[in-house]
Amino acid sequence: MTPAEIAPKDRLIVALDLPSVDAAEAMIARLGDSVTFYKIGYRLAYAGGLPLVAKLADSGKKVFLDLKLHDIGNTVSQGVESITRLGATFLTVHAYPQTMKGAVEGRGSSTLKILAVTVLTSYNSDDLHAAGYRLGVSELVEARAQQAQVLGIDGLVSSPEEVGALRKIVGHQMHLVTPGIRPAGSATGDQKRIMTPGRAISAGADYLVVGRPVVEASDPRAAADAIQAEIAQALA
Ligand SMILES: O=c1ccn([C@@H]2O[C@H](COP(=O)(O)O)[C@@H](O)[C@H]2O)c(=O)[nH]1
Repeated sequence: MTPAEIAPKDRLIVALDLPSVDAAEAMIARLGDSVTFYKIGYRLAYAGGLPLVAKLADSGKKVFLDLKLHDIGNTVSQGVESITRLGATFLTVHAYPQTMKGAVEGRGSSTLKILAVTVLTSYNSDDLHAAGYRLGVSELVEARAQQAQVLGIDGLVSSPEEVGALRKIVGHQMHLVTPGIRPAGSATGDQKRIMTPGRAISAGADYLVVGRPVVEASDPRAAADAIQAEIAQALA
């Protein structure tokens, strides 16, 4: 699917960062037809949430499994091969060459799309240097995007700040998926590279990942509807 073919409503991915399957199912019910795409990450996956992947897929929703795998290539490959049977649309791995190569091997010809996490959106260049990296955020994101493209990765996770530069590198062949989304006035939390939904779409992001601004809102459905409206306006 090219970016132009993605339905506006499918561009919002709500992160189900909730403590239990019951809490996640209650949130899904509250959000109803406002949300078509959900992300399952550490919190829910380690609280018994993996069976929810098939359940959501069977109900017509899409699932982004955000497990951010990183291990020796053989282990990543075998893990991804198991994950191909769960019914997810997207799976994340960290953008290290051996990891990405293993993930592409494990994905094989299945419909699962592998997204490489370039640099976490809670990091700035000082954080990278403190972790021992020589490159700053934009240089590392771009270097990893080039490696991901060569290795056959399907998409990239970055902040919306890097999307313009990434498009020039990967064109429209890869999905650009952006967390670090904050509607105007919402709390930043631990995110450091952020943008509003409308600005992220205008910058060229294909998908926006939003967690706390929706699931911790007093009215999650109203929060999701407001983001959907901002996305639609930016695309109009
Ligand atoms: O670079 C990354 C990669 C993944 N995430 C995940 O996205 C959501 C964002 O949640 P918010 O509450 O909207 O901050 C969360 O599940 C992260 O694990 C990311 O933020 N940055």
